[in-house]
Amino acid sequence: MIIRKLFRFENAHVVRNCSTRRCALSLHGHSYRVELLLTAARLDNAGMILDFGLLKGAIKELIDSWDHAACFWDRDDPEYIAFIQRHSERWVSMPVNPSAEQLSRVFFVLVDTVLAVTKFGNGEQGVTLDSVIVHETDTGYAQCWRADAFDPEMGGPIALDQIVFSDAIREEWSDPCQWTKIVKAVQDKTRPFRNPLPPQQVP
Ligand SMILES: Nc1nc2c(c(=O)[nH]1)N=C([C@H](O)[C@H](O)COP(=O)(O)OP(=O)(O)OP(=O)(O)O)CN2
Repeated sequence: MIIRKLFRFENAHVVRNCSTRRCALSLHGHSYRVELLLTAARLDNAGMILDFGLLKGAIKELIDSWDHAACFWDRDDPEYIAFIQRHSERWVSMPVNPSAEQLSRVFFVLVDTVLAVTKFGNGEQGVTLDSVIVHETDTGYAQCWRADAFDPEMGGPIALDQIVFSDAIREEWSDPCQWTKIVKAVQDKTRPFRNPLPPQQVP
């Protein structure tokens, strides 16, 4: 079975090397919609794969980092990067070009990582990220599966510590150090993040 949760944000970018001139050479924005598709073969104590509400903590906060922000490829022209950092306090630096395809890979890695360091407390079993869909416009989207996300041949690997959030973005998180803590938990192979337990259990 699959569940789907939708997130939205407004973001600006330039996608280098693409054939569409407007896209490659002009800073422009999109109203993105991101769909997370999660799968499991068993349901939790509430008859759910995973409570939708549990996706509104660190995962929502991290995806929302792209909202009203500019994102750029860390290999873009240093002058352009410096310009963005000077004129937009919200920016995200990524190790890949910000196409819909690469954004879907970035969100896959990011969400998969948060799930990997989270302890579930309501009988959730084998909750797995199936795929991530990034709608760049009403008419165009990219869908990323696990094999795409972790394939370095898809335009380069996505190392967690190469996704960099500006200070202004981190200051808006409930814990400004959350991404550093998540990256460390992955390195230490620990699961320090615990989902809140349900308020009551019917036997
Ligand atoms: N495969 C991809 N192709 C394009 C991407 C992309 O991320 N992946 N991105 C762009 C641009 O960002 C562009 O702004 C979006 O292109 P397009 O869909 O052509 O946008 P329109 O608003 O013109 O779409 P219509 O609905 O057809 O009017 C380019 N290509």
